Amino acid sequence: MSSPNTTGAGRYTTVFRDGLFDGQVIVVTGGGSGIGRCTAHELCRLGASVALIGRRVERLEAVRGELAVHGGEASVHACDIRDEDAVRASVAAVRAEHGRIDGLVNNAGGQFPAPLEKISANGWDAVVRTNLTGGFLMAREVYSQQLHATGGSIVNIIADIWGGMPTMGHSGAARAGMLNLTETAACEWAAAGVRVNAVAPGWIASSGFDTYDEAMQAELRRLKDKVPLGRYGTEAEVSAAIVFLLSPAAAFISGSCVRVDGAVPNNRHTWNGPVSTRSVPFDGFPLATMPTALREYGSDDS
Ligand SMILES: CCCCCCCCC/C=C/C(=O)SCCNC(=O)CCNC(=O)[C@H](O)C(C)(C)COP(=O)(O)OP(=O)(O)OC[C@H]1O[C@@H](n2cnc3c(N)ncnc32)[C@H](O)[C@@H]1OP(=O)(O)O
Ligand SMILES: NC(=O)C1=CN([C@@H]2O[C@H](COP(=O)(O)OP(=O)(O)OC[C@H]3O[C@@H](n4cnc5c(N)ncnc54)[C@H](OP(=O)(O)O)[C@@H]3O)[C@@H](O)[C@H]2O)C=CC1
Repeated sequence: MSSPNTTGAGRYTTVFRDGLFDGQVIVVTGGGSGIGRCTAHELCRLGASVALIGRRVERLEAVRGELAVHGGEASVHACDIRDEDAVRASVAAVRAEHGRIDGLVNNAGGQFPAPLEKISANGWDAVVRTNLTGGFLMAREVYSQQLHATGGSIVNIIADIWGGMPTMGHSGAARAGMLNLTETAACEWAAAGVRVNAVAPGWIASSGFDTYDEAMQAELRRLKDKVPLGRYGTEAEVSAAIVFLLSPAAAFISGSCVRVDGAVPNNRHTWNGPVSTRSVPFDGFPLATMPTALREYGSDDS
């Protein structure tokens, strides 16, 4: 399998049809790295313009530069999604620059590993505001400023929270809240023609892994043996689920959550069967766009 060439001569490889998002404007939070960056590439490949939101403007600008190589149009908006005024202003800026918004990928997020008893109130707040409040603010503003009038689609990125999220309890609680928010918004905003869904990535070999220290990374390498499909997921596989939910193929899907996790939550402790002895790739997809993470965690058979 080859890596999608996002910076060189090749265009992003996608299983979706050309022009699927022609003329659309999609906001991607956390678009400066990892899953958000990959999603921005795929959406631009399919004809969308993207608005990239994140705290570090230089990373957003770098992605805008990558997209421009193949004619992709992107705007850059430095914004901490926990800051209500900044979110309001950023969404207004997207509308001012692009004239419309058709969709939101609520992807920005993250956390630090810690047992519950070691999490300070500030640490809890920082993570809950990042993974729940920020997503709510983004969705509320995109809906209020645009989608209530025109319809559209929102995809909220959560995590593998099923049965708890040991060592990341603050994040698990916040993401569970985001799932419930997804379900509520799917009802409240349906009459306006707005669909709201979630994608729950499992262990994805993305730049996100690089934020963890060596002990955690060693633990993650060990955990690969718990994945029934025998490998980590790739950014591209998460992006494909996001793109599907944004697309007309999902026109009757709202309030749902698509798990992209190689069946990890189904690997029950009462089951002693083997996980796959080889990684099980889907050949149609390109591999993730962060070669550092790929080399280290081995999304391929190596
Ligand atoms: C094992 C198997 C698992 C197996 C499970 C593994 C599954 C992995 C699946 C998930 C993968 C991903 O999400 S990958 C994506 C990863 N990407 C990210 O996490 C990027 C975004 N993250 C962040 O920005 C930060 O983590 C986050 C804390 C949310 C926000 O940062 P801020 O700069 O706003 O926060 P700060 O001001 O630095 O700190 C606020 C408070 O949080 C505390 N805090 C911050 N980092 C801390 C830390 N490492 N340890 C303790 N406490 C910490 C500080 O001490 C402060 O509390 P006081 O000291 O009391 O004031
Ligand atoms: N990789 C994995 O295995 C999994 C990832 N996820 C989730 O998927 C999403 C993408 O993760 P991934 O690409 O792997 O990791 P990254 O760390 O590469 O991506 C996180 C992105 O969110 C942005 N971000 C974080 N906090 C804020 C904030 N307060 N305001 C604005 N932007 C913010 C970051 O940019 P900046 O720092 O510049 O603001 C960064 O671009 C995250 O929500 C992550 O938690 C869930 C499960 C598993």
